[in-house]
Amino acid sequence: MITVQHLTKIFGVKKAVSDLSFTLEEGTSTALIGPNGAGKTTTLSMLTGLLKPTNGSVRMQNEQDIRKEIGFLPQFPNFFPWLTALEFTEMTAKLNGVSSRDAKKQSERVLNFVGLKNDMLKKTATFSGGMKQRLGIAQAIVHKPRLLLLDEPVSALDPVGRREMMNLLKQLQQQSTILYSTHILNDAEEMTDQLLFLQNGRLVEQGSLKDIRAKFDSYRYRIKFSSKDEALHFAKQTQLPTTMEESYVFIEIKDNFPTMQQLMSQLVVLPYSILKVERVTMTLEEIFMKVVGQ
Ligand SMILES: Nc1ncnc2c1ncn2[C@@H]1O[C@H](COP(=O)(O)OP(=O)(O)OP(=O)(O)O)[C@@H](O)[C@H]1O
Repeated sequence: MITVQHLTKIFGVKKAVSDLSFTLEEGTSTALIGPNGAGKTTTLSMLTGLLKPTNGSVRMQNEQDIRKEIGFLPQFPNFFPWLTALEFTEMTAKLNGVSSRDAKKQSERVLNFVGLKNDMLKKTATFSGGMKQRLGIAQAIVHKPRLLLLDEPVSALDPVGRREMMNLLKQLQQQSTILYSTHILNDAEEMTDQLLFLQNGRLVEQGSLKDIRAKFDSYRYRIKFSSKDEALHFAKQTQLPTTMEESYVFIEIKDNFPTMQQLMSQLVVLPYSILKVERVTMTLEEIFMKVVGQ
């Protein structure tokens, strides 16, 4: 649906985005992942047309002016505080080419969809962070865009707000193509067809979660001790390479070593209460760290 080729942005001497190439297939959801300063906002700004690339191109299938087909939620949206949610959404609808006749109806529909039915006549100044983010989604979808670009849609929210937003995004995923940036990798793990790993403006890895897991994932044992002291004691005395996290000890499995049996034979002779031993995969965050070599 959208093809990005060799996209590059240089600010003065700073190469914020360097030679990015990827495609977004119709109806899929893609997570743009990277730490602070990786180039996520710069990339999204170039896709929206707000920022001119220094080099490279962004092409949308069957479309002359891609901006009409894009809905955008900026990282720090500016909702005019003196407007009500309905007025703000209507204004955005009109700016995006919706006729005055339809703007109100469409605004009411999307505000209802994002769960602001009972708040649409309130001034945005009175909105909480979670309500503002939902309003941000409403203004992004009011003109029925084919592509949704969302800059850190969940990062600033508390766990409850994040859950609500993720549920909303999952519903949107069924009807649009989504590209969203995040540095909260658990969220990306939950909702994504494609992952783009950005580091220092470069795309260091891309693919489906399944493919990236197949390439980088490794299995580990996770042993839960009843205290941190016991975990530490075990980690010190075993010959196996370990990492620790609170009362957990992790042991990477390489070439099928150690087997569960080999591990258990070491554990059963210990004078500790071991609460759990299991074979686990890496989290997306750990895979990302592995990909970027940290
Ligand atoms: N207008 C600008 N002028 C100069 N440098 C800029 C400008 N905008 C961004 N940069 C630099 O480009 C790099 C990428 O910034 P960008 O905001 O795209 O990163 P990001 O991944 O979105 O980070 P964050 O997660 O903190 O929002 C950073 O080093 C930033 O300082």
